[in-house]
Amino acid sequence: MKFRLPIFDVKNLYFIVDNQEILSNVSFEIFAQDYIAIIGPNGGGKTTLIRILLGLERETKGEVRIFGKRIKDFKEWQKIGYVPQRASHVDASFPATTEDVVKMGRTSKQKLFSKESQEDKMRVEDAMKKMDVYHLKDKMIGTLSGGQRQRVMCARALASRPEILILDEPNTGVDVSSQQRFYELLRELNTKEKITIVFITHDIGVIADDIARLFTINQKAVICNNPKEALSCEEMSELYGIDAHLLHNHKHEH
Ligand SMILES: Nc1ncnc2c1ncn2[C@@H]1O[C@H](COP(=O)(O)OP(=O)(O)OP(=O)(O)O)[C@@H](O)[C@H]1O
Repeated sequence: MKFRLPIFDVKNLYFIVDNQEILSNVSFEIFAQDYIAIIGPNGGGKTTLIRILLGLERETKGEVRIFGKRIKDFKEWQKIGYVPQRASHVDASFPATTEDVVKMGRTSKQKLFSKESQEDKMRVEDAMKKMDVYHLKDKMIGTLSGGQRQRVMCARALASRPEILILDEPNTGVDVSSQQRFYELLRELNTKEKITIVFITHDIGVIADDIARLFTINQKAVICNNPKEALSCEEMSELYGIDAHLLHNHKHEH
């Protein structure tokens, strides 16, 4: 097998608070162009895991490497795009257009008080087009639908041209047709733009046919490289509270 350096290399990771193991002995690798869904019950530690990968929480024990470097030595955070949970919930009167919000994704690249460069403009336009929100560029963010706002937040994360995009429950409160459209766009980013995608979701029914790998997190992690097989597994259902029958039936609807 050809050697590939993982983007994330996590070994024997623990996150312990007040003697309680939130994450316990979690190990996995994420490679370039992976397309991974993270599932698991509420409070299972999914968000905590992502926050550790982003350097926002510190692991208690174990090792996390990003592009081969230990987290404390890693500096190239622009390579990682992040769309946090509930990012698209904004106040209706928030005084910014779609374009303004997407531009915020370039700020770390701009020197403070310096003018926007041609490249900045190009990247912002490109990110809006990729997430199908370019036609909304002059609209105030607060006037957009939940599904449109969620695509804007994703475009903001894309504006820094990340190699990997991490999304925490991007579809909370969004209707089913917008969810499907969103997952199609994510899949295109993965296949056409070669961006690695990792997302936490509760919409397992919607994505079951499409994902390449599945991580199930409930204090411990189960990594499945063949999600279709895993999703019909009774043991997984019992251990992780996931309705395997529902997933199995969903597969046969097609
Ligand atoms: N810094 C912290 N201090 C104390 N408790 C924490 C901390 N970080 C996470 N936890 C606890 O860890 C548990 C896991 O939370 P987490 O948000 O990671 O779960 P989750 O799987 O993302 O849940 P959900 O699906 O509901 O979003 C929760 O009980 C949470 O309160």
